[in-house]
Formats: sequence, C-alpha cells, structure tokens
Amino acid sequence: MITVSVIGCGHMGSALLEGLATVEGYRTIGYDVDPAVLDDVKSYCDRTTTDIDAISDSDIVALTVKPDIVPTVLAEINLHAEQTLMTAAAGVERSFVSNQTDATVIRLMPNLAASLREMAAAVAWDEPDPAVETMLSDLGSYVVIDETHMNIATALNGSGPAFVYYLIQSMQTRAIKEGLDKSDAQTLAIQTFIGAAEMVRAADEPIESLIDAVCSPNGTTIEGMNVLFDSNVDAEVGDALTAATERSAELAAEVDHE
Ligand SMILES: NC(=O)C1=CN([C@@H]2O[C@H](COP(=O)(O)OP(=O)(O)OC[C@H]3O[C@@H](n4cnc5c(N)ncnc54)[C@H](O)[C@@H]3O)[C@@H](O)[C@H]2O)C=CC1
Ligand SMILES: O=C(O)[C@@H]1CCC=N1
Repeated sequence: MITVSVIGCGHMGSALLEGLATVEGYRTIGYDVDPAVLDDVKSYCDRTTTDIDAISDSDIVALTVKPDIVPTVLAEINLHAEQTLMTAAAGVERSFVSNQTDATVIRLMPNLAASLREMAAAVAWDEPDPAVETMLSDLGSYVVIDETHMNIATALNGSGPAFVYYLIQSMQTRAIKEGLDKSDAQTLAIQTFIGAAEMVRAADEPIESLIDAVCSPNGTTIEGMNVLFDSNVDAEVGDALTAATERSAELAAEVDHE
C-alpha cells in the first residue's frame, strides 16, 4: 500500500486523487485550506483534512498548490528523509524546495488527464523512486528528464492539453458552422484526435508519411493541407509552446525572489 497525500486539492490535486481512486494499492489523503474544495474531492480520497500534520506518515506527498503558495506550505510541513515530496508547481525549482525540507524532493510536471489515468508526465529526480514510478505508470505515461528541460515539458504536457482542446474546438466549430449536428461534430472531432494520436504512437514512419497516406491524389485532404502549409500555423503553435516555456522560467524567478 502506497500512502499518497495531496497538498492543494484544486484542479491538479483533485485530478491525481481521482485517478488514484480507481487503482488498487493506494491510500490517499487530500489536504487543503479550503473545506469546500475538500468537499468536492472527498469521494476520491480515503481521508480529507485541513490538518497539515495528517500527511506526516505518507510515502509520497504531492505539492499541487500555486507556485506563489509553495513557500507558505514549505514553512508549514515537517517531512522526514524517508518521504518523497513531489512538487508539481510550474516553474518552482527542485533546489528551492529541497532547501526547505528533509524529504527527498522530485519535480513533476503532470497534467489533468491524471483523472482518467491518461496523464503525460515529466519527472526530474536524482534517483528513480520505485513508489513514484508505480504511481506515474498507474496514472498514464511518464518520461524522466533533466530538470533543465522542465520549462519546455511544462509547456508541452502541462499546458499542452489546453492547446489541444483549442484545436479540437476549432475543428468542431467549423464543422458545426458547415451544418453538422453539434453532438455529431463533437464525437467525430474527439475520435479523430484520439485515432490520430494512436496512429502516431503505433507508426514506425515519420508524421509526414502519415499525412501523405491521408492525402489521396487530387483529393480533399491535400486541399486542406495546402491551406495549412501556406499558413503560419506551425510557427504559431511553436510560439504558444515558447510563450508557456518562458512563463515557466519567469515563475521560477518570481518564487525565488520572494
Ligand atoms: N491545472 C493544471 O493543468 C496543472 C497545474 N499544475 C500545477 O499545479 C499547481 C496547482 O494548480 P491548479 O490545481 O490549477 O490550481 P488550483 O487553484 O485549482 O488549486 C490550488 C489549490 O491549493 C489550495 N491552497 C491554497 N493555499 C493552500 C495552502 N496554504 N495549503 C494547502 N492548499 C492550499 C487552494 O485552496 C486550491 O484548492 C500549480 O502550481 C500549477 O503550476 C501542473 C500541471 C498542470
Ligand atoms: O497554467 C499553468 O501555469 C499550469 C502549469 C501547467 C498547466 N497549468
């Protein structure tokens, strides 16, 4: 049994708890300063509490408060060396956290698909932590990265769901405008993204070849692809990632200077 405490049960903390609630082998504790937030997550947790001391026997403590709240929490918690503190706050560096706790600190960039156990996560640590490896595998897929790359991971898999939602919305909105029923457009757009992602995952060939396979000669797809090829969409999507990456670096500086 792995005991996982979550400090801050808002969007990210509750997603972790919701995902873990459907897997055997975890005891979960949700801690938050807001009782209303705890009310919302109590069906996913073995225990909810506003008492910070309740996390003292946890194997893994997930820190999912806003970056500017991290120093407040670190001043309040008292963890020991056998515990793992997993900080998920965007921009907050591992060294900043580990300077203020005896626990082993790892840095995680999760995403909200944890609730469905479809999370893409990036983790940075000195040494693999078996309990965390198990937990991240149970919640989706993860990669181990050097912490110097955490800002771009934050943009890619942390912020990334919002970018993908936006693209799904763009496609379904136009389909509805062209006359398709709203619910049908939603079903088709969603499954098209899921299917395309699975095709990319399964393919041995580059994405260009997958695109080619959809483009029948003189067919429909190439007409649409030409609009994309002639546009700046590629660069704009890249710029969205860069903007999120830069903001992650700024957050680090803001927290460090408090
Ligand atoms: N929302 C997302 O998609 C992702 C968020 N993150 C990171 O997770 C962290 C939380 O983000 P969200 O869940 O979106 O924010 P949120 O605002 O939804 O949740 C934060 C929670 O922290 C609680 N809180 C405030 N002060 C506290 C304290 N002193 N002790 C305990 N709990 C306290 C709040 O009551 C709230 O429930 C951020 O650092 C963010 O960078 C990381 C990846 C994805
Ligand atoms: O927008 C944010 O700052 C957080 C971090 C990654 C996703 N949400």
